[in-house]
Parts: sequence; C-alpha cells; structure tokens
Amino acid sequence: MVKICCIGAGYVGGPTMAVIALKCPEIEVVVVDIAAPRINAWNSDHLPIYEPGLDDVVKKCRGKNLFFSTDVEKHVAEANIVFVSVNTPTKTQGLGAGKAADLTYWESAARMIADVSKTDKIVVEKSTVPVKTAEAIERILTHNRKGINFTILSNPEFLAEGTAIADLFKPDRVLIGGRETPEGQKAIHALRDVYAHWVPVDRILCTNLWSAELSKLAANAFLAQRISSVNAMSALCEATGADVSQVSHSIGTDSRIGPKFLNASVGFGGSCFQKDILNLVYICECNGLPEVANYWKQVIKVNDYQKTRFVNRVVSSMFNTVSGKKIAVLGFAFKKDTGDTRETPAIDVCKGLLGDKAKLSIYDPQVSEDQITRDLAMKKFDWDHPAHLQPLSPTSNKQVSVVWDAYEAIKDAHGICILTEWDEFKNLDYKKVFDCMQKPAFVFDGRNVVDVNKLREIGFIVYSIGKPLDSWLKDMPAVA
Ligand SMILES: NC(=O)C1=CN([C@@H]2O[C@H](COP(=O)(O)OP(=O)(O)OC[C@H]3O[C@@H](n4cnc5c(N)ncnc54)[C@H](O)[C@@H]3O)[C@@H](O)[C@H]2O)C=CC1
Ligand SMILES: O=C(O)[C@H]1O[C@H](OP(=O)(O)OP(=O)(O)OC[C@H]2O[C@@H](n3ccc(=O)[nH]c3=O)[C@H](O)[C@@H]2O)[C@H](O)[C@@H](O)[C@@H]1O
Repeated sequence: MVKICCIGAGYVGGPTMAVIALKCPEIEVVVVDIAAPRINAWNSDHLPIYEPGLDDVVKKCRGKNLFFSTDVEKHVAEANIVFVSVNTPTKTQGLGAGKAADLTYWESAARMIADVSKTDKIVVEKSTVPVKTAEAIERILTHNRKGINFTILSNPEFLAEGTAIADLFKPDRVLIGGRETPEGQKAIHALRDVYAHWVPVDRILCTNLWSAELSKLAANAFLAQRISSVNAMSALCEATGADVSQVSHSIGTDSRIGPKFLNASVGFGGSCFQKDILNLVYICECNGLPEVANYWKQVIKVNDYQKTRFVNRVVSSMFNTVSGKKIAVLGFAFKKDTGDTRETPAIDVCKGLLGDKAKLSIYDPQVSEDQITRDLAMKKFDWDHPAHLQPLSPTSNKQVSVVWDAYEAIKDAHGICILTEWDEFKNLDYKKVFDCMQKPAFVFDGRNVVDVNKLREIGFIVYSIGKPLDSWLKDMPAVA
C-alpha cells in the first residue's frame, strides 16, 4: 500500500490531501502538523478552515484512509511519499527582509525527514518556494541521508480559497517538476499515477524542477498583475466618467484577454499574491535583473495605492474627517466564501480609518472577533507563521466593535464600507439600512456589489470603485 504523509495541515495540506484520499481509496494519507489545536480541529466536527464542500470530503474518508495526527516523525518515517506544505512567509529580519521567502519551516521539515527516515522517499514540494529551493533541500536531505535515497519533486498548488474543492476536483492542470535523471523520472511517474486517479493525463504537466518552481511564482504574479491593471484602470474611470465594469467586459470579450480576473476591487489580498511577488522581485534582484524586479514591484505598489485611494475617498467625502463617526465595515475576509483574513485589504482600510479616528463596527459572516482583533494589532508578515509562534491575543481596540449581524453594524452609522463581496451584502434591505443611518448616509463599495442607481434613488451618496462618480464626490479630491 502506498502511504502518503503531508507535513502541514493548513489551507493547502488539509483540502489537497482530503481530495487525494477521496479519489485514491487504496492510498493511506496522513496529514501531520506541529499545531495540536489545528489537528484536533481536523479530527472534530468543526474543521479549522471554512471551505465549501470540504466537510463532505473529510467526512467520507476520515478514519478510513485519511488521518490527521501530531505524530509527525512516525508518519513521515512510514510514508513512501512525503508532501511538504508548511508556511513559507516573507522574511522580516536579516538578509532579504521584507522580500525573500523565509524557509525556516521548510528547512526544519527537511532536516526532520532526513533524521527519521529509514526507507527511500519521494519528497514533494507543495509549498510555494523560490526557484532553486529543491536544490537546497536536496543538499540537506543527501548530506544527512544515512544511505537512504530521497528524490525531490516540485508539485506547486494552484487552488484558490473559497473554491478549493472544486479546483482540486477539476484542476486546469497539475504541475510536476523533477530531475531529468532516471530516478527523477520514476518519481514523476509515481506522483502522476496518484493524480491520474481523477485528473486526465493531458492535464498533468511534467517539467524540470526549476520550471515547476518558477511557474508557480509566475502564475500568481500574472494573476495579481491583472488585478492591478484593472484597478489602475478603475482610477482612470473615476477621473473620466468611464465605468470599469463596462471596460472589463469590453476587453474581456477579446479571446486573447479573456473575461476572468478583471473585477476591480479595493485591492487584492490573500496569503500568497503579495508574498510570492515580493519573492519574485527578490529573485530578480539576486540575479542582477533590477528592471524586471521593478516591473513586478509595481503590481504591489498599485495594490497599495488602491487601498490608500479607497480610504482617502471615504475620509474626503465625509467632510474630510471621520473622527468619532461610526463606520460600518461589511466583510473582513480577503474574498467571499472563506474565513481567511491573511493580507486582507480590510486590514489596511480599517487601519487607515482608525488613523483618522473613526469608530468601526465590523461584520463578517465567517471571521471571529478574536481574529479581527489580532489582525488589527499584528505587524506586517507576522500572520504567516505557525499559530504558536504568533503574538498572543492583544487587548481589543476601543474604537473597534465586532458584531454578528450586518444591520447591527450599520445602525446609526455615518457610512458603510463594503470590503468583501459576500452575497448577503447584495441582498440587504437598503431602504431599511438607509432609515437607520445618520444622514447624509454614505456607501463606499470596494467590491462593486451594490446597485448604485438604486441606492442613489433611496438617498445614499454612493462611491463604487471605478464607477461614474456621485455629484457629491466630484468636488472632492480624487487621490491622495
Ligand atoms: N493558501 C492557499 O490558498 C495556497 C497556499 N500555497 C502555499 O502553500 C504553503 C502553505 O500554505 P497554507 O496551507 O495556506 O499555510 P497554513 O499556514 O494554513 O498551513 C501551514 C501549516 O504548516 C504547519 N507547520 C509549519 N512548520 C511545520 C513543521 N516543521 N512540521 C509540521 N507542521 C508545520 C503550521 O503549523 C501550519 O498549520 C505556502 O507555501 C503557500 O504559499 C499555495 C497555493 C494556495
Ligand atoms: O497561491 C495561492 O495562494 C493561490 O492564490 C490565488 O488564490 P486565492 O488568493 O485563494 O484567491 P483569488 O481568487 O486568486 O483572489 C485573490 C485576491 O484577489 C482579489 N480579486 C480576484 C479577482 C478579481 O478579478 N479581482 C480581485 O480583486 C480577491 O478578492 C482576493 O482578494 C490564486 O488564484 C491561486 O491560483 C493560487 O493557488
């Protein structure tokens, strides 16, 4: 029986392994983690992450061929294939701080694999890593191998949160990179056989190690670049009277451009886009390519500009001050259908408003008060470390309240900021909302979810990213 062990029971390790277990009933899959609370949650009725369809998959296999455990060493020792899906945060100190990937967790996993292994293993990079990480990992494994053969593969993950199960069931492609040696090719085939249980073979792409590693960074950079491009257009739309949704639709019908990923927003968030682009920038700089580095850096600069621009719109529209005013923040997760708040634009927007002394009432259907409090207190990049290494829960901020109902957040507010595109925000009773707010009542839609004309008819002053401006806003300074 093939045994798979995955180190790291997070957003990638958990769902990916659950789907492998479901599709390959004859393979035993064990997901291990150093974080006991996370493993306990995977073994309970309340999984540690919210992901549509995940509960079902886990329930079908858990206890049969899918297991979650903190006994990392035992299960690594027993496995034929070891996936490594641990955090690869941005370095905060030392060489490359603020850009380079911190491979501490990867390196400690590799050393542990070398220490406990008694049989040959295929070691699979699932985490997103800098190009040439496989080479470094190979060195660690082979220098400590005690006669055991380790073959390393790169198998980056392309799932998006909120649609992880659908993405895993029907991936656009599975990418496997390996050495062009007989051992490397044999390992590629072994991993390809796992995915071939449900992925058509023409969608399983096999490349060399470095192409696979770089393709992951490149894919995220291209996706993020599309959002920054459309967000840059949204600023121009506001200045000219064009409508960004119409522009996106018009350009997206060109089959060479395509319609997806052209939604203007308050900015992209999520644990990976910024981290991976910073990593790419660092690799370019290290390889003597400053022009290429600057090109990609601009994607992040435009994203930061978009968040700042949004805060400035809110403050300038509300008579240039939000001091002491209640602002309802609807949505805190970085996108809908997830409770994940890593690098969510809501953090920067809320911090910007708090800087102007606003009183925030925050509602998100999937994010807890504790999480929001931690996010608003945490330093940049601290979030991307295993839970036990993160700062302890800080005391809550008196200017912030977290509530469990959108109407409660909105009551007596001067303005509403929509920061996540949860469906329920489209369907609020906006007449009722208007009646319970201070006047003039403002809506700042960072996700283009509301019907702007309908809200203006009710009496709201509405700002929606990249849409023709309300006459009220036309006289306000457009940018910082
Ligand atoms: N979140 C996402 O949608 C995607 C993430 N990725 C990449 O996958 C990797 C993992 O990301 P997530 O799953 O989101 O992170 P995560 O933070 O949710 O999970 C990582 C887990 O690894 C555990 N861990 C760290 N060091 C360990 C060790 N030495 N032994 C055992 N467990 C250890 C942590 O406790 C944590 O539970 C990152 O490199 C990320 O860039 C790739 C594609 C999608
Ligand atoms: O490496 C990763 O972590 C993953 O990163 C992204 O997935 P994810 O961050 O989960 O979610 P996306 O759907 O890509 O959204 C990212 C951010 O961009 C924003 N976005 C997305 C699309 C769009 O048109 N406009 C826009 O502002 C979203 O609201 C969100 O804040 C990629 O889509 C995945 O392929 C990749 O595996």
